[in-house]
Amino acid sequence: MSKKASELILNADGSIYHCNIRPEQLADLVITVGDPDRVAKVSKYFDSIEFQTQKREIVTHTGSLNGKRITVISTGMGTDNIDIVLSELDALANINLETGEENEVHRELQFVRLGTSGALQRDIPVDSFVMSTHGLGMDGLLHFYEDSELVRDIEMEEAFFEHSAWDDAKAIPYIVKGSTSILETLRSENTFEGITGTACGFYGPQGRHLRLKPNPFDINEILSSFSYGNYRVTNFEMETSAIYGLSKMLGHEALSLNCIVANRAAGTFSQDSYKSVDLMIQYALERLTKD
Ligand SMILES: O=P(O)(O)O[C@H]1O[C@H](CO)[C@@H](O)[C@H]1O
Ligand SMILES: O=c1cc[nH]c(=O)[nH]1
Repeated sequence: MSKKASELILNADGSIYHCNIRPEQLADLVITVGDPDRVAKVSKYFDSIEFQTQKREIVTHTGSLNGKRITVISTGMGTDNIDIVLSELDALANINLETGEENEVHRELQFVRLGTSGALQRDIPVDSFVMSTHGLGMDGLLHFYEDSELVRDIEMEEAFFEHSAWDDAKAIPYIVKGSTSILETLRSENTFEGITGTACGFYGPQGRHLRLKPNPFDINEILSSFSYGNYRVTNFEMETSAIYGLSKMLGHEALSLNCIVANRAAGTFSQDSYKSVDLMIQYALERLTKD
């Protein structure tokens, strides 16, 4: 099925609308970060950089490290931006931009998010690294796509509804598992693992009380006391559930690794979060590019 100009939008140079990238400028291994300034903090470790662009908060560098081609791209904050970046990168990989037809051969991308996050468990200290076994989305994005139940963990979702007595004025939470193979690549004695809660905001939706009272006030306790099999909810951030959901629906692999900058149970914040994020970047690049 070909696409209308209003659906698959290209810039004058043939690049895709928001990301500003052409298909040949995208590597199969894609590192996503929220912060546009973090892109250069990743690519400074590359052996070479072949392509750089920026549009709005979406900064992209493509280069190579240890013989592996990598694209690093900033998404900005929130799952609304993930909808844009994942949809456009998948279009670059799997749609012929001239005809609008889906390519006959599927090109699989690997997405690795290198983000920052708040721990919900007291025993996960600031400056540690957490890998998301699952994304628990409270943002509602996946429900705007047909057949999302095919990639969601419906049993775990049901257990969470029962546990949380979820308020039906809010988006219904959804749960999607991350890539086991990338998780194994990144796993070590330096990493924690668990379910990551993806919130649709940083303050009320993550139980922060400045002038407005969050509802429910105890959202952090509701999440931190949920467990399912060997899994517990470890941390809060704002992108993972949508990355996992869209990746799986589009036939890609995705894993989220987050540096813990805040511990919500202990009420602490990292003394030097930029240094810890840099250590996470070096750790991930080494594991992703060395055999
Ligand atoms: O540091 P990044 O990757 O942006 O991730 C986290 O930081 C932002 C909030 O401060 C949100 O995007 C959250 O997910
Ligand atoms: O507490 C935190 C820290 C970083 N990012 C978040 O979304 N929450």
